[in-house]
Amino acid sequence: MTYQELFTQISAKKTYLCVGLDTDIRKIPSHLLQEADPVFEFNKQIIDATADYCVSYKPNIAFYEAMGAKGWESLQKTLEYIPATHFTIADAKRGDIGNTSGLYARTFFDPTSSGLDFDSVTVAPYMGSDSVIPFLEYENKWVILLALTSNIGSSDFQRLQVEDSSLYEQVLKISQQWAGADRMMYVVGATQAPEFEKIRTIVPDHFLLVPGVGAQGGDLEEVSRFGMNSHCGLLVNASRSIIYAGNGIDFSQKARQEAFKIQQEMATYLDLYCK
Ligand SMILES: O=C(O)c1cc(=O)[nH]c(=O)n1[C@@H]1O[C@H](COP(=O)(O)O)[C@@H](O)[C@H]1O
Repeated sequence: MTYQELFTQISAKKTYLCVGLDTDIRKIPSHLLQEADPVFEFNKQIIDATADYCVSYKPNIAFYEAMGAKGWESLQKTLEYIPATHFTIADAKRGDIGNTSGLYARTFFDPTSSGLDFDSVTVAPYMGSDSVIPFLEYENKWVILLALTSNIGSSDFQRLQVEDSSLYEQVLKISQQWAGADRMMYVVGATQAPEFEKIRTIVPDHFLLVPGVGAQGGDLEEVSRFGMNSHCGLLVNASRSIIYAGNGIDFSQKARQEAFKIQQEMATYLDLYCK
């Protein structure tokens, strides 16, 4: 999916919500456990219930890897079920020496090899340019580079001062030599709202993947006010607060209500701040 196609979806549906498919077999409603593939059945019903109100889905790969071969099968079926109109993110936080990154890229971007055909993958910048560039060798695929994450430990390294700015700012500046806003996004946690204005001076055009609203307490209004650009430029992720909004037979209805609530809020912010 291209930058423009993503913005077109956002404008048409008035939402920049990304639903996180962080599906933990130990947390899904018990009536699904009798299904042949409970994780896929759960995801399928969540996707059916929320697709109208979001533009993206982000399965976090840990939740599937934890189940071994069965988990990969559920992941592949889930990815195939997501409508082509929705931007897909493999939240894998990969990155290694170039040769090995090439294999990670093949995993998520080459369906003839792995069966998976994601639009994008999250990548850690710590190992530098040759660990990231192999992901960019796949046409029309995106790298979503970790910049300033939502967790408490983000200040351990990401905020360390390097010359005249913090390490995460250096990541934003240097990585722009590897790809532009048409192929690269950055992760900035919703819990980091005071930093968004500064971040926008460094990367005015890029999309930011913003996790941390809902269960982690980030503020959607603040993120939108300081983070939005003229092409929206935001994909805001919520996982647990949507997919586990209910835990009974009606869990997907509850997820739909939660996604709808966020979409309504987002429609207001698009009118106010997408300028
Ligand atoms: O890359 C991510 O998506 C990510 C980066 C970050 O800084 N913080 C963060 O929470 N995430 C992911 O975003 C999702 C957040 O889930 P919830 O807190 O349940 O909404 C999880 O899959 C996290 O692994």
